[in-house]
This record gives sequence, structure tokens and C-alpha cells, in this order.
Amino acid sequence: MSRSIVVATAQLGPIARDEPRASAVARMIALMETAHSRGARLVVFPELALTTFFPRWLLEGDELDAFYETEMPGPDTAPLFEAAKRLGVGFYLGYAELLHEGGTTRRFNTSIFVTPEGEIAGRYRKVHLPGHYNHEDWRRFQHLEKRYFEHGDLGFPVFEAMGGTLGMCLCNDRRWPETFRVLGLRGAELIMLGYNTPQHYPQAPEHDHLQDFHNHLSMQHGAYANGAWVIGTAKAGREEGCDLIAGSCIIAPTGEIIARTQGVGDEVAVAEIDLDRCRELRENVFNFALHREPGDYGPICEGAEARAEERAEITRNSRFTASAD
Ligand SMILES: CSCC[C@@H](NC(N)=O)C(=O)O
Repeated sequence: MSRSIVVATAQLGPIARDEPRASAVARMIALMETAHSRGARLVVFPELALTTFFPRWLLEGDELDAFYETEMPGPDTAPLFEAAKRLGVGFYLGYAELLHEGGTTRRFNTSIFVTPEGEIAGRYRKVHLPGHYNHEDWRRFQHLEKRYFEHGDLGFPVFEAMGGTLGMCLCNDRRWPETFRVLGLRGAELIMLGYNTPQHYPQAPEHDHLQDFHNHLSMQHGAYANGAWVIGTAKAGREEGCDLIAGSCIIAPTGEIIARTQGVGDEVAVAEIDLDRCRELRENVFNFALHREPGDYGPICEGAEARAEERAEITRNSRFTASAD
């Protein structure tokens, strides 16, 4: 059986703060139809794809909760699942997840993979949460992911779908080689991710001109060093006055970008990928069994318990992450 599959990155332009879910979903269905008309069977949407990037504001109560999904699919997202079934297309979707569990409310920055049959085959909750906990007056735009989301509790799982072993991550995760390596160690052949990356990095504005470079550098290295295909999809353009980078792309296991978007709006880029090409790397320069030296990598996992306790303390003190119902 062929292990080739036509895939698409489905970039979204800006989503306004008051844009309803139904509008964002209609835009995504249009992108899915375009991708399908070009032969795609798998489509990757951005991080937090259903709404504007709300961590840029300090919000509370119902105003904050309105940006989270309490069910998936829900009434607004069901049409996306129906379109996937109608077209026979699987998709990756990033969204804010709110759930009630054991008497607490939990919030995660989440992605799912939905099969062409409309079933959720994989779920991931963001591990590397960037930004800060409290409002910082000096910033023009806040980046309150640490306040609004708990550290993902699922690690970096892989799952079987579309004839291959797939993995997911979200935005800031791509800057950490450990993300791709753990997925690579678990045999991921295709790693999907969505991102919302401001052009302006307030702590080091001298790096603003490097945002596109660092985006591709991270993803291309992750693909190459693990012999995996990578699809990275942006929410792009000027969203509520904040410029987000574009550059959505499909990357081969060699690290080469084989397809990419050109603009900063809604746009699809498509390529045919052969999952068997992962072997070009995994049986040669990155043959883990033959060449990896885990005995020398100890410091990578040091401090795990202290870090977990630090996070638990922060969570206990935060009313926005795991809070009692
Ligand atoms: C404030 S850190 C930089 C922005 C970060 N964005 C997300 N969404 O993770 C990123 O790594 O692209």
C-alpha cells in the first residue's frame, strides 16, 4: 500500500475579537474545500484557530470563558467535522479547551487530529507555555498563556492515523528540540503544529527581523534531526493591531521546505508527501539505535520534580487555571 498522501497547510489570516466561531469555521471549511480540490486528504489549521489570540488581553469571568470550547465537536464546530466526512479529509485543529474534572475547572491550549471519518484520533495539550501570569503595563500586547492555560498533562503522544504514525505540538513547543525528539523517539513520521507568533518580541526587539528565520529554523531542524515530515501552520496578518508572522509550510525529513504560503491571509499550500521517506534519515545519519548516546544526555531530564512542584504551586495560586468549581 502506498504511503504517499497529499497534505495541506491551511493558514488563517486575522480573526477579529468579535468574529463569531461560525465565521472562523466557515473560513476553515472554505480552506478545506480548496485543499480537497487540490487532492489533499489531510489539512493542518493553526493554534487557537476558532478565535482571536485572546491571551493578548487581561480578561476575566464570562468574557474570558467565551474563548474556550467546553465540547468538541460543539454546535459551532460540528460543521467542520461534517465537512471532513463529506470530503474525506482529516484535520488538525488548535483550540482553547475548558473542562470540569474532579470538582475543578481545567484549561488547556489543545490540538486534536480528526480522521476523515470524523473521529478524534489524537489529542495534545501544550507543554511549553510562553509569556507571563500577570498583566504587565509596559507591554502593548499581553501574552497571558501562562495565566490562561495549565501545563499540558499528556506529554507528547503519537497515534496511528492516515496510514502512518502522527504527532502534534503547538507553537512555542517548536522552539524546543526536546519536543521533536520525544515525538521522534516514539516513531512520529508526520508532526503537525499550529502557531500564533507576533512579529514583535518585546523583551528583545532586536530579534524582530529574525522571527521568520527562527520559525523555519526550529521546524526544519525538528524535521531533519528526527527524520519526520513537519507541517507548520500560522494564524497570520494584523490581528487586532498585532502583526503575526505567516510562513506556513510543509517540510521534508531532509529539512527542506517543499511548499509554503506566500501571503498573510487565508491561504492553502499543498504537497504530496511519502511517509516512507522518513527512512532516508532514520536508517542513516539519525539511526537512533546505532548512533544516539542517551547515556550522555542526563542533564536534559534533571530538575523534573522541582519543576513539577513549581508549576503545582503556581496552579494552586492561580484562579484561572485549575480552579475549584
Ligand atoms: C511570547 S513568546 C513568542 C510567541 C510564541 N507564541 C505562542 N503562541 O506560543 C511563539 O513561540 O511563537
